[in-house]
Amino acid sequence: MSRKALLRRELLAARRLLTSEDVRDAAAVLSAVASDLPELASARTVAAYVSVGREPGTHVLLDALRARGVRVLLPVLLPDNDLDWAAYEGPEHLAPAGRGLLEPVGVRLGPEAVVAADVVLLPGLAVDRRGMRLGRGGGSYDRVLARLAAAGAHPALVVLLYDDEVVAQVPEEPHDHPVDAAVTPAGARHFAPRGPA
Ligand SMILES: Nc1nc2c(c(=O)[nH]1)N(C=O)[C@@H](CNc1ccc(C(=O)N[C@@H](CCC(=O)O)C(=O)O)cc1)CN2
Ligand SMILES: Nc1ncnc2c1ncn2[C@@H]1O[C@H](COP(=O)(O)OP(=O)(O)OP(=O)(O)O)[C@@H](O)[C@H]1O
Repeated sequence: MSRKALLRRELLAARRLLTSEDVRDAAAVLSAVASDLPELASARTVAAYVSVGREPGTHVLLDALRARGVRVLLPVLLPDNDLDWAAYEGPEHLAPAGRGLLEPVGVRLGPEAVVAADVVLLPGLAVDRRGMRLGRGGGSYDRVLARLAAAGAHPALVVLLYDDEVVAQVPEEPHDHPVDAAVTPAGARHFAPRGPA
């Protein structure tokens, strides 16, 4: 098993130990911490995701952003693991989809829609002190980050995690792009921008 796969398995096992109360409490704090991020305060379009299971909860945050008039885009998983996007129009416009996901039922805007985002909130399992992120392994967000780079778009990239998921080092591959910040219940942490290679 690869180092990424091993670390993923460990982190998912730790999440399985969280109670629904742990998840609910963390989600409320996460929403408050995220809402204080300057990047989000000035954002007009935010690409986010709908948390499921023991993932750091986004529902409170999605509703807070929408209530402020922010345009929130949500991912729709395509058969090849790429992501399409649709606007968040409230919890009643989400429906169960494959892989235990909840997805928006509205008009699909196409995979390129994400380049309009001022902030992208990413799911993940861990991030290290350089901002390298470990995802679920589908490569969906790797493709989003590659698409943003190709379009010359530079939204703030923010991963939502639990406190102990900020780790010393995440195994890195050439296709990985670092994120700018991590939000955990303990607070927000910004990573240093990369210098020249
Ligand atoms: N909430 C959420 N939405 C998201 C992602 C995510 O990580 N979290 N994604 C990030 O890329 C994309 C979907 N990618 C996914 C890739 C793999 C699995 C997965 O392995 N699911 C398990 C069952 C779910 C579980 O209990 O963990 C499976 O199919 O066996 C799910 C989503 C887009 N939407
Ligand atoms: N730009 C890309 N286009 C297509 N596939 C890609 C791209 N970048 C990475 N991949 C592929 O996606 C797979 C998963 O990569 P990796 O293990 O780094 O996922 P991850 O970053 O943990 O997950 P995610 O991006 O879904 O959050 C790999 O097989 C990788 O080759």
